[in-house]
Amino acid sequence: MKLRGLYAITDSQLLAGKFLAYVEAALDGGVTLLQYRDKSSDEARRLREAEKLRELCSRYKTQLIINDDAELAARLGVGVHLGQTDGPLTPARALLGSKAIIGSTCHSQIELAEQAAKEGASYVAFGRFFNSSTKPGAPAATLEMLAQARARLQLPICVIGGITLENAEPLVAHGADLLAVVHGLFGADSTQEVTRRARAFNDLLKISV
Ligand SMILES: Cc1ncc(COP(=O)(O)OP(=O)(O)O)c(N)n1
Ligand SMILES: Cc1nc(C(=O)O)sc1CCOP(=O)(O)O
Ligand SMILES: [Mg+2]
Repeated sequence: MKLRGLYAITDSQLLAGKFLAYVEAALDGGVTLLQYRDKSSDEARRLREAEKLRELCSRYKTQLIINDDAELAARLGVGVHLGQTDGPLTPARALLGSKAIIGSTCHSQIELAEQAAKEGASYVAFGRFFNSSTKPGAPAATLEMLAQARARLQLPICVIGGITLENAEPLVAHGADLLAVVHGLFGADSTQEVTRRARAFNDLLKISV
């Protein structure tokens, strides 16, 4: 399966009190990958929430990805996203198996992406492309770099950082396959608006759900 579409990422603060309702609303609008991103060290809560997401994702035929934690991903039998300081890809691939989806943060460096491809990544992520209130300190990436990456890489390319319905189109035009979004999807006033945004992101990628 070619990885292409909306990549919804959860945020524990933004989704406090409406976590499952908003995630389900996004899944209803169409989500290719859902990342569980929780930077806390509350392992029991992380396991509980990730299990609930796995159940929801299985109902909507969406792939669940765990941020940072290959051990938790292995325990649940789902994919993982690893940043440059989250541990090496090769042992994660050995742990999760050949079919698991494994993503790698490459900031704005195509060389990191080529290395990740050699080590078995399923997709590479570049960003941040716009100002992000979720991760303000992330290093910046450009459309020029994205176009070069598209020309050099065979792997699906994910883009992240401050993406909204208003600014996403040039990213798709420059070769992005996966639009990874927190605030531009979940920073909505209602579940109906989350679903509408998810559908609109899919429309940008010309994906019918
Ligand atoms: C799809 C996607 N791309 C990039 C990141 C960032 O990963 P990382 O640099 O490890 O930062 P944290 O998210 O762990 O704070 C991501 N999570 N997902
Ligand atoms: C988790 C993350 N990683 C980034 C990177 O550039 O590596 S930007 C980011 C935050 C994405 O959230 P939002 O869509 O709200 O900006
Ligand atoms: Mg990380």
